Amino acid sequence: MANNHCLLLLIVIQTIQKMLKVEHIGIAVKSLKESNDLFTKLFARPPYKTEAVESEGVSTSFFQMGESKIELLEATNEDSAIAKFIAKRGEGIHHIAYEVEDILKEMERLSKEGFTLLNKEPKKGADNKLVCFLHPKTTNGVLIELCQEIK
Ligand SMILES: CC[C@@H](C(=O)O)C(=O)SCCNC(=O)CCNC(=O)[C@H](O)C(C)(C)COP(=O)(O)OP(=O)(O)OC[C@H]1O[C@@H](n2cnc3c(N)ncnc32)[C@H](O)[C@@H]1OP(=O)(O)O
Ligand SMILES: [Co+2]
Repeated sequence: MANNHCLLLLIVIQTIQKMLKVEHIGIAVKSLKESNDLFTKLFARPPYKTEAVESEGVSTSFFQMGESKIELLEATNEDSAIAKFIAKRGEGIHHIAYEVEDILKEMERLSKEGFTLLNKEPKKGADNKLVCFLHPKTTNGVLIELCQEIK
């Protein structure tokens, strides 16, 4: 019986360790400057950083929200995922990002579970992270980003 409890505890710990927390929520905006002003009023504090990620065609800013963050994203070119999203759906929540401890392991696990990975190798994201996206068609219409801190 004691052994069964230990095994159960180990499984629970391993499951919790896979997706640690909501790292950030990504919001697609038309103007980073206007939205920075708006969210600064809303949260009563300014973004702690802004960063352009050329490979994704975005400019971003980050607001700390407890252990998580709000990431605002403005498109910097018309091929950007953010430009396409806004053209189709307008401004709003674009993705939810989970922090993971080992992105390669998580990518392998989720791929085996049948989720479609949008990049086969982790890529460099904003705020010192390696990232990978899951296709929203395989996740109930929600774009999921995995991110691992680069140490
Ligand atoms: C700053 C770096 C990084 C970070 O560190 O945090 C970021 O957050 S970058 C964020 C921007 N980058 C990405 O989103 C990369 C991953 N996204 C993609 O590869 C594509 O956007 C996509 C999800 C594969 C869609 O691309 P595509 O198929 O070319 O666009 P369509 O407009 O044709 O969409 C097809 C289909 O998917 C629906 N869709 C698109 N985006 C989303 C979304 N964010 N959430 C939910 N659903 C989405 C879109 O509406 C279409 O659906 P149907 O109309 O029903 O076919
Ligand atoms: Co993001």
